Amino acid sequence: MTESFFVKANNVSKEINKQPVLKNINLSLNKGKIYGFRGKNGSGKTMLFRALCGLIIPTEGTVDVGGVTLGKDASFPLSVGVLIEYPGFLNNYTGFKNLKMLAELNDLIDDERIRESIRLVGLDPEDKRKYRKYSLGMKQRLGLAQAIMEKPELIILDEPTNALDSDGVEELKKLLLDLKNEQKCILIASHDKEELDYLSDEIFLMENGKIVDHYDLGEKQ
Ligand SMILES: Nc1ncnc2c1ncn2[C@@H]1O[C@H](COP(=O)(O)OP(=O)(O)OP(=O)(O)O)[C@@H](O)[C@H]1O
Repeated sequence: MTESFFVKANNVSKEINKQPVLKNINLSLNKGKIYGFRGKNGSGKTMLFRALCGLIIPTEGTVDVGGVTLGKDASFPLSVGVLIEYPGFLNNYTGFKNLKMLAELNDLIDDERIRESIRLVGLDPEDKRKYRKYSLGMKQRLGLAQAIMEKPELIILDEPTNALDSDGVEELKKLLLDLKNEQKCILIASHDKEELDYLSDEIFLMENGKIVDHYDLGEKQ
């Protein structure tokens, strides 16, 4: 019998302008785990994340999330929260109002859940400051709040700590371990090896659009 995984990438390759950016990627990922992705600038981490959440369609191969093949059964995974670069928040709205507008798109999230998500990332839901007055770290925290507010099963975070101060990094680590215990499947790309090793159950090393190393960090808390 074949084991069933929550996320599967099957021989995924992607070419952009005839240049290969992903080469024959295979992944089998489970819920209740944190997967860390490392690699130099341009090694393909962001492209791989885009493919896993349906933002780009592979030139070859397939991505399955929760039993659904992206680009065939559905365009996007049914339940995914993504933080890739800075989300397109509106400058003249508060943090709450920005999330409220996004929440209204699918009608599943009430105001209390928005407030809870904002609190979970260490911001104040009653903060009346407009987004344009937010610091870089606050913007990153709001991006995280957006990624988790719908309680997605798959959480994909590209460099989630690069603008956070040390308190912010500690809070994020705790939040991610809590989400892991809630059986989420979490993928993180980071250049911080120590932080990634601390959080991750498994590490994938990328180079030149390929996964060149994969290791298990063993049982964690
Ligand atoms: N819009 C684009 N059009 C063409 N090529 C692109 C585009 N975006 C990225 N690439 C190329 O795809 C390759 C992989 O880039 P990617 O952004 O996935 O790397 P990364 O590992 O996330 O890097 P970083 O650590 O800098 O975030 C690079 O060679 C890059 O030049």
